[in-house]
Amino acid sequence: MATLIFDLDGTLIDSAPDIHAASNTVLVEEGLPPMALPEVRSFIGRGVPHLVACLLTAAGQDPAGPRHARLVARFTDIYEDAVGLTVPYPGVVAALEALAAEGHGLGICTNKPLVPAQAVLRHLDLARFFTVVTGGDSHPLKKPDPAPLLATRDALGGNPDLYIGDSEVDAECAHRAGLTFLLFTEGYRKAPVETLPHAAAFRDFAELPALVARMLAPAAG
Ligand SMILES: O=C(O)COP(=O)(O)O
Ligand SMILES: [Mg+2]
Repeated sequence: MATLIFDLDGTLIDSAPDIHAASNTVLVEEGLPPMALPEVRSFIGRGVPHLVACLLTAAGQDPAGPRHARLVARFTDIYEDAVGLTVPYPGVVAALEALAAEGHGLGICTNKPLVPAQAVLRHLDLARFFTVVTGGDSHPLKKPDPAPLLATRDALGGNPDLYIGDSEVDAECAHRAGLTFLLFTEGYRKAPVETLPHAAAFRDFAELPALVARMLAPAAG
């Protein structure tokens, strides 16, 4: 049995519309102008404090000023129910069903805080697949520090292990943790695919079960 750990935002789920809506709620409440979806999407991947700092910078405000803590608190409050605009990427449910049926241990390591991560997994009926879910606030350090990914791997206990994610942060994290990285190319990545360290890339979750089997074949042999 292998251990397969997934990133969440931009990998299993397209959550940018909910994150965009929550961002605009907090901006407008502060008297700041709302932002377009692609701009907010480009801020996703390093957790809520980073996202809020990016929102403030883009709005011409001090990202380290007193507004930051207030907006993080308000965003976090809204985030816990921000599930209605989020959908799994096509083929995700079938791929998870196939991988679970093969007996692999499945986990999540995301920079999204744990409560909204669990809420959206429940809302989309995805929670049933995962034995371990590590959020961006589950450990003192967030990805790309390898600690949360290694803790997720240790909690799952399988071997060999793969990390599957969509971003620069995930690629760096897997590299630093020494896990084989599979890149989903259709998420929130900003850099070109070839600049990210990865063992393999895929653009459709229908490809993932066969790709995982190929990646595990040498180790199994
Ligand atoms: O919340 C974020 O900033 C990103 O979350 P992710 O780690 O699931 O991509
Ligand atoms: Mg991601």
